Amino acid sequence: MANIGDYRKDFDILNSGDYVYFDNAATSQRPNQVLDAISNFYRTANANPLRGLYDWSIAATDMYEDSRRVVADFIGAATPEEIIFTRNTSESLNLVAYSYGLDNVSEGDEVVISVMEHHSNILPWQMVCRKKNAKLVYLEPDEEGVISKEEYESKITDRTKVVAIGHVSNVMGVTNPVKEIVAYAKSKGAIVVVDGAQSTPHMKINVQDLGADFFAFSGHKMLGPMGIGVLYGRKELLENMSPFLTGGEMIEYVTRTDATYAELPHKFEAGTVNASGAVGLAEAIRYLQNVGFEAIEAQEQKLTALLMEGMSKLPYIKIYGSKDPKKHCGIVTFTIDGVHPHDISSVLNDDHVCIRAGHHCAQPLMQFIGEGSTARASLYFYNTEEEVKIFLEKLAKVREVMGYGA
Ligand SMILES: Cc1ncc(COP(=O)(O)O)c(CN[C@@H]2CONC2=O)c1O
Repeated sequence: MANIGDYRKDFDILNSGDYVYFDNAATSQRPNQVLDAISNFYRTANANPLRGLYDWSIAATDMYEDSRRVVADFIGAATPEEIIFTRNTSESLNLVAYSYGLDNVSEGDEVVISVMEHHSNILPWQMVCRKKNAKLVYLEPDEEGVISKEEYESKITDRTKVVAIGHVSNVMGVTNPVKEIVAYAKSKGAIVVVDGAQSTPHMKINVQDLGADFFAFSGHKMLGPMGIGVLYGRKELLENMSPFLTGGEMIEYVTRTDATYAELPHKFEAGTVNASGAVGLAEAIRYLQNVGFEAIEAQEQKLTALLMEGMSKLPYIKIYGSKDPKKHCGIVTFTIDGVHPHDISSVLNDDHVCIRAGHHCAQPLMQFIGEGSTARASLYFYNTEEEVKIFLEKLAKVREVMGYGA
């Protein structure tokens, strides 16, 4: 059994200088195995997949569809046809809103989301409700970001057609009770879309166990390349949905006035697909499975505990979310009295420490917690205790650098 620290050698960027990368919730870094898999595709099987009748195109198609099978197994889909490759979580969530929401939400219906959602899981539903004259209902968490049973049972009703909920908040780090929300939503006749962008990199996902009707995530947050995302959808729902984007690859037959569409999953994959991205994502999945989510979770929880314990010694720092480091998924959002989050990030960057500052595409949540913006450190399994110590040492200097007393 490899030691968790043995994997860091695979990430050249992390070993190329003195940078401390604590912005993994925005995007992760990539191991050489993923970069080599992408390079290998272009060096040995690069052709436009799915339509060509020659060896390279057949090889590219095989690599693309093998990657789909890897993704389906990874998240417990019933069949690979339930896996749609998109560009990212944002596109996946828009696909559901446009192709399912507009056809199934009617005037007077309700769509339930939470105030903690990322804009990618708010704006598509604002669009649906505006176009269909339906009502958008917000679940509100407690101070630690927990959505209570009373809260979701009071707001998910017989008028609810869609519940769209983040699995893990990219600000609070809290894991929502998705399985319970799904069960209750189904008892009310609603379908559930789960935004898995911040959970899939950190924990074992089984979409059938969750009961999700749709599940979205991005390759770039889990060691994969940018530009490849996934939408899982229950086959019987996808089969009855209109295409989202139209054009090449996704048709059976086209006349001057009409067209019939390809079978799943190709109906939802218009144009030349991101075959190399899918191959890179499949390699990222194999890499994560080799590390193991138990080891990933243990390392993240150990580092988050060290981080929060050190930050708690600085009285001018406020941490958002749970006081329990085990309930942060590696995400620690904070403010420093008197210092704008952008200045926190800039001062830390002077010491080669990379964190995120801003609204994190979660402005309704910022309004809910009464902040315009916050700073956020987010860890992954390849970060180290030494990096946490460096972060804490540099963080303790920020106020001084900004002209405040220590
Ligand atoms: C919870 C959540 N949902 C959806 C998205 C959108 O993902 P894509 O950008 O891959 O479509 C993000 C991105 N997270 C942002 C991106 O940068 N920092 C963040 O926290 C997210 O954290």
